[in-house]
Amino acid sequence: MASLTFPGVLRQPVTMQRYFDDKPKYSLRNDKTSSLACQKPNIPRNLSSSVASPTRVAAPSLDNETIADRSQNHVAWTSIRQERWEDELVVEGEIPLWLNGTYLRNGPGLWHIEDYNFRHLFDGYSMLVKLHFENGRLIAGHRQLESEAYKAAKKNKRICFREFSEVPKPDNFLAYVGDLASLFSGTSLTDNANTGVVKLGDGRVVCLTETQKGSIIIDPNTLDTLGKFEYSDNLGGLIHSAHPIVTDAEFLTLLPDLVKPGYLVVKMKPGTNERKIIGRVDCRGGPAPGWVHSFPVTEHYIVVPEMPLRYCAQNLLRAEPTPLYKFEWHPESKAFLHVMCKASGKIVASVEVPLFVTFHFINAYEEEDEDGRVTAIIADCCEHNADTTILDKLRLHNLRSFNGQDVLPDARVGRFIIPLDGSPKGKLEAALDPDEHGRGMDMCSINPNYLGKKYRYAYACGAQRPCNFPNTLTKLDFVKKMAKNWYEEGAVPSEPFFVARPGATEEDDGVAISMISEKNGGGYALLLDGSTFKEIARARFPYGLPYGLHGCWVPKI
Ligand SMILES: CC(=O)/C=C/C=C(C)/C=C/C1=C(C)CCCC1(C)C
Ligand SMILES: CC(/C=C/C=O)=C\C=C\C=O
Ligand SMILES: [Fe+2]
Repeated sequence: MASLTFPGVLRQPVTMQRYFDDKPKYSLRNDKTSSLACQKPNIPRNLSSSVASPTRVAAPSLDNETIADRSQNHVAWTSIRQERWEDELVVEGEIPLWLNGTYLRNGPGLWHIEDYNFRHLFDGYSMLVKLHFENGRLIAGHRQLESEAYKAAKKNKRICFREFSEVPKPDNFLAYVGDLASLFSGTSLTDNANTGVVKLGDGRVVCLTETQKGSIIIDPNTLDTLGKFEYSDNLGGLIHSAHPIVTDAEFLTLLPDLVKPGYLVVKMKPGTNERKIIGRVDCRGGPAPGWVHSFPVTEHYIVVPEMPLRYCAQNLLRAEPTPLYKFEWHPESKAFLHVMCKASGKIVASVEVPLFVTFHFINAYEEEDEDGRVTAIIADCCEHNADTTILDKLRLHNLRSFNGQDVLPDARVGRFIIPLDGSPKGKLEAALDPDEHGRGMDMCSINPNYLGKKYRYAYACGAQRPCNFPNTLTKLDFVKKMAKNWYEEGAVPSEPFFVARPGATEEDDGVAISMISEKNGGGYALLLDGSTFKEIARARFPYGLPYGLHGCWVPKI
């Protein structure tokens, strides 16, 4: 591949060769001096011979797993080999000339330290991927996020902080922080911001996870870690929703209160680090608040979900993961949705709803009668049929041992209808027949111009069965109640992220960006037309990408 430069994009020509030659952070073979990589690289056969070396290796020996499992490892669940890389990609097809800016994607890219293997997808150390589009060309790169948790693990060759499922051995933590009491305090929580990345209204780009300390500012061009995003208020608490609602005007999020079960609803203005309280919701059931990975908003309201999958104080402190990790399923505590007025902080509705399990809300809007009065709130989510087993399916062992059996639990677009007339109960139904998307449903995006408004389309991952993980890209049409699906055998696609064409008047006028990890170890960036959902361009990476979670769009100004 030629050495290419984008004037104004990169400070100097950066070729793949140069990165490999100058910055070999970890050796490329089974080298004992390498702190992260431990196994012989598995080189995809179709890689160009000019590529100096692969940037990944198959994960090292896997806990509780057999050699047979290991031979089936998909690159999606295999740690990235090298800390950083960047180059221009050759594009097949055409990138629309209006698509100028950078798509950033965050996700867990490294699931082992030395010969210790993490157990859950969500444990991996954050790795950022960028796709920089400019005048039909594409520069790609990846970089490990330099969180405290990652740096400490690298230095000490072991986990030093509490991750989603992993807990450091007391002596690991003591060696690092040096105080037994803090192993059981917030100090021991990870800052491994591996879930998402958002662009604030003031231009700062922040990586996030569910711990508040895991809010880390990055440079969207170089992917450099710039430092912690410190909240300057005194709201306290340790955790928050991994998915704030971020617009140019504000940042809204939920802070679960584990002491007096409830949620603080807060907002932060661009240019500040200070969250201000909009209001508070007290839980109606259960010993603790429900997990709030995400929540939806309408133009005037914030919907606070109270899921019966609740945080569990004892599980937070356990040394070994439980089947539901830091959570507990409390069907007897029931499920509720609370609706808070954004302007006043008042609760305008609080309804019991059927039991549900969701990571991701898709969108919400206000339903009006003929006179323009708001009669109900509609809130859509990727709903796992009130079945918590999806959390276990995301264990790396399960992801890595696909043997052709159809083991992905069914999911659907769950549509909540929340009446605003004081009725005590809300409804939950499927927004379309789940067979339209193969009964797999997660990792969704919408046209951001329709956030909180009546909308017609969503983009997500669905399923072509048999599978053990969502393996299609799907465009959902809530008016026709139909889906258009993209599928390639053996592909593991990441969340299709919708970018609207500037000046567009149609909701689906734009592109959906995804990154595909392939069965043969390769990977590519994929652009689908937002309307026809047909491929318009793809650009192959010289290495296979680990699976990634959520992204954001940083437009070129
Ligand atoms: C990647 C993803 O979607 C979720 C990540 C969740 C994390 C890292 C959760 C971490 C937590 C702890 C380390 C202790 C406190 C509870 C909880 C927020 C689950
Ligand atoms: C990848 C995922 C669920 C897939 C289920 O079918 C959930 C990710 C959650 C974190 O962002
Ligand atoms: Fe998420």
